Amino acid sequence: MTELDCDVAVIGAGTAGLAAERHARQAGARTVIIDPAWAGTTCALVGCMPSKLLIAAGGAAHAVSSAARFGIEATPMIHGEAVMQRVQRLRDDFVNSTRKSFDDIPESARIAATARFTGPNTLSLSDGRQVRAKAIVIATGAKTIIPKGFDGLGDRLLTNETVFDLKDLPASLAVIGAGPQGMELAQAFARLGVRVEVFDKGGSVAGLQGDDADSFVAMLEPSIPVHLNVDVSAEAGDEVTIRAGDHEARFSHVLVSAGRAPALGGLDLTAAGLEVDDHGTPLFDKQTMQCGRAPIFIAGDANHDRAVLHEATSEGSVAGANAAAFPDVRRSRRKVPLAIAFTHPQVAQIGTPPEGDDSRVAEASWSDQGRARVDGHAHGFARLHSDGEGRICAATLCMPDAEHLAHYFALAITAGMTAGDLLDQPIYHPTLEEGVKKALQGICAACALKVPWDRGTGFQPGD
Ligand SMILES: Cc1cc2nc3c(=O)[nH]c(=O)nc-3n(C[C@H](O)[C@H](O)[C@H](O)COP(=O)(O)OP(=O)(O)OC[C@H]3O[C@@H](n4cnc5c(N)ncnc54)[C@H](O)[C@@H]3O)c2cc1C
Ligand SMILES: NC(=O)c1ccc[n+]([C@@H]2O[C@H](COP(=O)([O-])OP(=O)(O)OC[C@H]3O[C@@H](n4cnc5c(N)ncnc54)[C@H](O)[C@@H]3O)[C@@H](O)[C@H]2O)c1
Repeated sequence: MTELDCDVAVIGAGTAGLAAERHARQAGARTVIIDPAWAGTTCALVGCMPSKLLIAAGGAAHAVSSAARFGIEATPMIHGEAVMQRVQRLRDDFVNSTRKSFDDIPESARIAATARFTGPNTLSLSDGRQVRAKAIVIATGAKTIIPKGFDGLGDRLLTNETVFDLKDLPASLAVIGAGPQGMELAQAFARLGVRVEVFDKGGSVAGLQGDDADSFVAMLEPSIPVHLNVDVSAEAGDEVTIRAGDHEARFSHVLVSAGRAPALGGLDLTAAGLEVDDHGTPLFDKQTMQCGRAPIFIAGDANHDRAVLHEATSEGSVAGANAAAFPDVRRSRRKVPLAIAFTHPQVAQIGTPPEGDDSRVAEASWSDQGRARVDGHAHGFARLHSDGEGRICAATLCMPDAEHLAHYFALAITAGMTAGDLLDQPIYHPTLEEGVKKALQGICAACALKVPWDRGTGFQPGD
């Protein structure tokens, strides 16, 4: 039985695992990184990038079909096969770039196998070898959840792992799950002329709840019916019949976007001696990525904390550096939480609202905002949360191009800026950013915080 001896073993060569291995190696550790597929990261292959490519195609079609409001009559001719070919061609380019990063890893450190714990410092590989490591990083990502009743739909069932490989657009699509994935893809396909309906057993849409969710749905094209709080069932036939309460409709395909669960099955966490939560995910320290006091670290979607790409990279870096330094682990300062759904309007959530009486809230709307009207998408809202001194703590944005303001607020929160500090910064005219001034002034008023004396307090026409 061959035994490999190393300082740090990383399980999973996705975004988090590659960052962990790189950071451990740069810290001088002898590393191995284990993955059965070496196919490319989830982001490039079946996640962020192909979904954004499809959204870009949907956006192009929508720009044509909605041009009449500018006095331009046009009907898009959508060639489904060409749309999917572009998605696949650029997706493959992105995958090839991630695969090039594999070449930076010494060949002897790259292992094609699955790994299973046999102890806190030992792994058994599917190729029969054993690994002994001073520390181990779990970076196995997450797996798409297929709810009961949807697993027997054969090739009519689509997930993020299959939908981007379609040769042509589906004739019609039921989307199960109204989270960011479901809403991004539902809108992209609808804009490309596919008949789409969305079904969710809960009431949240693209991460928004209650009235915010209702407002968001009202801003979507009426061609995307969203059925919330419904029990959904599917029956396969020539097509798939979807039943949700009294509603029944038939679709050529069903896209399941019902969440992703950490891919921890088969790792034998019991053998590693790890304490786990009710879902079987190891308990870990969010600043060190260490699981309890074990020589084991967990990063990326595998820990089910912040399942977005930039966090997989950061967590992987911390886990790798700390694994190399174990037992001298260092605490990292977590970034401000930031999540963006690339729907139209975009939805962004930044920071954490303060709890208790200290919290102040103010809102702004883009329904009558100058630049939003110019561009023909006058809708959207922002809600800002501050502490009692007007320091911005959190923001919810549901507006055109929210991704830009989302980064502005992430920076403001990190820097501890108040609404007054932000009003002291230049905001160009006419931009969508001007729309947020109302909420900043609202926070100033709610905190008795003075707007700087030498800055305007009114609004220009079109602000
Ligand atoms: C459709 C979709 C769209 C998304 N869009 C965005 C977006 O726009 N922006 C954003 O920030 N995030 C987005 N995300 C989330 C983002 O893709 C993930 O957060 C990120 O890719 C997670 O990286 P990871 O390294 O944790 O996992 P992965 O990249 O999945 O890597 C895990 C690796 O572990 C390997 N592995 C699993 N089990 C074992 C085992 N037992 N032994 C060895 N290896 C194993 C797998 O083969 C895989 O290579 C999206 C996700 C999806 C699904
Ligand atoms: N822009 C982005 O950053 C982006 C985009 C897509 C996906 N992602 C990531 O990918 C992962 C998966 O996204 P997601 O939207 O699938 O996950 P999610 O967990 O956010 O949403 C899943 C939705 O499916 C619903 N659901 C679950 N079971 C159901 C059932 N049986 N019937 C009907 N509805 C059901 C849930 O109520 C929930 O609203 C997440 O981690 C997310 O962060 C991120």
